Amino acid sequence: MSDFPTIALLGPGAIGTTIAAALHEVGRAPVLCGRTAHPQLILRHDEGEIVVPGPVLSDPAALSQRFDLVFVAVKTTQVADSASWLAALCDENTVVCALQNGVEQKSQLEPRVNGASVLPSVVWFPAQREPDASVWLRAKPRLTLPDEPQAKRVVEALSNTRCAVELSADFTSIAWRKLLQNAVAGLMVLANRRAGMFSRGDITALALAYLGECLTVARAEGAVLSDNVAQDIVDGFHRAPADLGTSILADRQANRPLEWDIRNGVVQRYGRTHGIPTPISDVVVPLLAAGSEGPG
Ligand SMILES: NC(=O)C1=CN([C@@H]2O[C@H](COP(=O)(O)OP(=O)(O)OC[C@H]3O[C@@H](n4cnc5c(N)ncnc54)[C@H](OP(=O)(O)O)[C@@H]3O)[C@@H](O)[C@H]2O)C=CC1
Ligand SMILES: CC(C)(CO)C(=O)C(=O)O
Repeated sequence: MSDFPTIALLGPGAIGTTIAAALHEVGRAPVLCGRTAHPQLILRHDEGEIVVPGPVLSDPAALSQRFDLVFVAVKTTQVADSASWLAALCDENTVVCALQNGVEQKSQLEPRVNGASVLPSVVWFPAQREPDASVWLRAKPRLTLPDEPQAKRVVEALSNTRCAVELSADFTSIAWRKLLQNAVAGLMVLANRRAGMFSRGDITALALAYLGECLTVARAEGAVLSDNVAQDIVDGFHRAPADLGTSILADRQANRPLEWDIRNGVVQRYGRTHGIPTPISDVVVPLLAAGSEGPG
């Protein structure tokens, strides 16, 4: 294998476009695979824009090779529909880097990737898809990966790009820290409001109570997180621009299926496994599920 692996990217939406643009800027453009045959990808950032030339392939039959590294940036709700792509892109030598929220990427992807190694990641940056399909990058791109041998391929691929990559020896704790942030962001869907809503005292109190519940479950799952984490997350929402959304709110507002199960349902499910009461999840989760799937 040459220094840089052959790279494909599945799901050129908000996060996928950001990673594709970071790779394209340094001459390592990935093969783009998606649902819609966009002619190009456009990333807008603070200093300008990056245009990643297409094509975005929309038929897995067009592929004639497997790849060393596959970034997966479809929503977790879209993994089942992406099965033929995953089968065409991966073999046992592939590293699949999941650019997805949640703590269950490995178990969701592993059955579909022909024996490839699945590497979860924590995606820290917000990116927003605009109505013209361009993407607005709203912070510096940054990923955390578990410190395991397969991560080397991702570190090399993203070296000297605008996307920083950190390795963590305690990925479980980092992933649950991010999950807590995502779980509480789900309240934005129920209020149909962006981050500014956390400046309300009643929402701050609800968020802290919900985060306390999530933290108990996270610790039961092995995450080592301090008592301050709930306040730190709420402080982060207080500091955020009032118009900052979250990907699950964007999906709700576009009437698309929601990642409610991997962001919120997971706390309730794991709470049940450990015998931990989850009274706030028991209200939040059915409302998000019904918002996603109806009926009505
Ligand atoms: N956006 C954000 O700020 C953040 C998102 N995340 C997580 O990253 C993951 C990706 O989110 P995000 O980038 O926002 O998602 P988007 O909805 O913006 O992008 C999903 C992409 O996948 C494509 N796609 C959908 N179905 C298929 C399919 N069957 N085959 C091939 N391609 C398909 C979509 O195509 P089409 O163009 O047709 O819609 C789109 O390009 C999620 O797990 C999310 O929770 C994590 C941190 C921040
Ligand atoms: C914006 C961010 C990073 C935190 O809520 C996110 O994970 C999302 O939008 O899904």
